[in-house]
Amino acid sequence: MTERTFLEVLKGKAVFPPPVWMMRQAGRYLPEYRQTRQRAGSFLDLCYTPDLAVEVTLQPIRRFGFDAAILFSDILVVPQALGRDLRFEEGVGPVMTPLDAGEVDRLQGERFHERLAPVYETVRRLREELPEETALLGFCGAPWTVATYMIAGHGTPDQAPARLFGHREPQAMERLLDRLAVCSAEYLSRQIEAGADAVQIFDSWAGVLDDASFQAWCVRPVAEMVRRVRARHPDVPIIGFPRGAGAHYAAYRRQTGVSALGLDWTVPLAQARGLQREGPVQGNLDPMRLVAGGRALEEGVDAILTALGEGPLIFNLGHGIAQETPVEHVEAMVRRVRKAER
Ligand SMILES: Cc1c2[nH]c(c1CCC(=O)O)Cc1[nH]c(c(CCC(=O)O)c1C)Cc1[nH]c(c(CCC(=O)O)c1C)Cc1[nH]c(c(C)c1CCC(=O)O)C2
Repeated sequence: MTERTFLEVLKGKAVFPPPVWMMRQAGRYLPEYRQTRQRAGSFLDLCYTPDLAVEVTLQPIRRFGFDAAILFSDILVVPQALGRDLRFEEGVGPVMTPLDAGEVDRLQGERFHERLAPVYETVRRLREELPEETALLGFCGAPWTVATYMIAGHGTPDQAPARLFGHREPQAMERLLDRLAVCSAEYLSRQIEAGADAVQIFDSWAGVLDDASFQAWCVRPVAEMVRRVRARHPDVPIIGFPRGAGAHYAAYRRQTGVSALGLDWTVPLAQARGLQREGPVQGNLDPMRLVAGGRALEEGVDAILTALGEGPLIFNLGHGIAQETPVEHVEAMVRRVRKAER
């Protein structure tokens, strides 16, 4: 193999069976992750200790031989590097002090890269330790998704606090998203310079916005990020994952310029096929089919391979793997994708 298959597909080549990896592939469904996580103490200590972050990134590669490894970190290290407080509470998730409009212009940026240095170190070591054929994927959150946590101070089901903030304080929202776009593009560029082969932008809350807000808060800042990363690294593929974007998916690719589209599991396969005519797609198995296993899993895998196997496809879940997923079901999924025939 000359170039890593995963990268060839992101550049537009159709490969069958398709390369495969899973969002959140390092995580609590793996006993060895839970063990390392305990050793680290807190989740953030795990993210900021290169030895341990490298270890948990490699765990799913050793077990399942995925075609891509994704850097182990979190999207919220970016606001933390801008001086916002962050902790992860057991059973709750991320907790931050809610940002008010007056604080947007007082985000600190002087120590941004210094604070993120352990992440860059993790990427560097990963590229050294990974098998030659395994691609290394860097990532960050999209400005809108990161902003929803900064504004609410925690996860919320429909991001009402951030939507309200944006409608009441449109200028503060625009400045916040611009700032995050610039810093996040910088952050991705540094990951690439440390050894990431491709990057993914997670816009997990793209699906809660009206038409105008989707344009202003999702598309515009991500387009700016893509422009900035491309200016420095024209050949590095960028995957956009605007979860829940539905009817906006096609416009999202064209207007942001991302190289590949990550599809959530609600995207109809006929629509996915149409999107694939314009470039590579990634997805989109319902993570609950993977929890269920058996027929539900087999039918889900086969439907995706049948509908999308002909074009450039990266096989993935439609969102992160659930904690309760049996490891044997992941093995079964990988086996089924790898032995598929057309
Ligand atoms: C919204 C978001 C976050 N983080 C992320 C997103 C976007 C993708 C998505 O929608 O899932 C992205 C993320 N988070 C994590 C990764 C690592 C790489 C990977 O394996 O994909 C990635 C890519 C590790 C993590 N990030 C988190 C864990 C679990 C922490 C633990 O071990 O206790 C992991 C492995 C914690 C986290 N981090 C975040 C939340 C809401 C939570 C709590 C929910 C949960 O506990 O599952 C913020």
